[in-house]
Amino acid sequence: MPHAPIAASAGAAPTGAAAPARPGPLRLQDVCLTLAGRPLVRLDREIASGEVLTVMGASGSGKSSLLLALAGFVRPPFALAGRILLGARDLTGAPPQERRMGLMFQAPLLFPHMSVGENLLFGLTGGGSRADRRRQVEAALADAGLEGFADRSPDTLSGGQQSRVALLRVLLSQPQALLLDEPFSALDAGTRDGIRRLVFTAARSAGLPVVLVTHDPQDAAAAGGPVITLEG
Ligand SMILES: Nc1ncnc2c1ncn2[C@@H]1O[C@H](COP(=O)(O)OP(=O)(O)OP(=O)(O)O)[C@@H](O)[C@H]1O
Repeated sequence: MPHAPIAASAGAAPTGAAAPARPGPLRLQDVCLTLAGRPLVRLDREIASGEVLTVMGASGSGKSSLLLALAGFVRPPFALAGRILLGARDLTGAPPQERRMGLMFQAPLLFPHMSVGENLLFGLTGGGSRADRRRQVEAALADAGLEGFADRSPDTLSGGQQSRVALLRVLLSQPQALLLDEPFSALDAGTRDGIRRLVFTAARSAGLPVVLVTHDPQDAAAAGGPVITLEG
């Protein structure tokens, strides 16, 4: 099987599967997230394919709640009004599993009882034989500088290595958009630069619209896209 570089993994089809359509823009039309009936976040904008919208703002201003709402997790006392469109699909009211949005958090959240390879196989969508899927996982690991890590337990990896595995798992699930909640903040400065590059290059290459929540102005600068600040 051809080697699918990490930067293209999100758009790469697994062996035997039809190539997925490239994602369209993420359009947030008159979105209003309320908390106990009071407006918390208002947003009306379009995030183009490959563009990163950086969301900043004080603690408690609603950044994480906004991401969760976009991913389809809205529970009382929160409510969401407005429309969410991703490419040609209207996701308003769709359950999380139908949205095809890849989520990354500060903690990599790998399954501790599975090997690195099994974590990635879990994320891998599409068909193919077990051997093909295994080869795809190994190719993705090699692209991320983690050749030979498939049989390792996640708790034997450094924080940066775990983040790279978490990113691979998200990309192998062929998301149509990325929602990133402070994904770099637990990393040391050197590792952070590398993972940032990996994430933004992968998103650009696959044409994914990205919403990035961060407190770090350097993340916003590296993302290179528009920045909004929530008032809370
Ligand atoms: N389950 C909940 N029930 C009630 N209020 C909540 C709940 N979860 C969060 N909140 C409140 O919603 C508001 C927004 O919280 P959120 O976590 O989205 O802020 P944030 O901007 O991401 O903060 P931080 O930068 O500290 O992570 C806060 O006032 C918080 O206390």
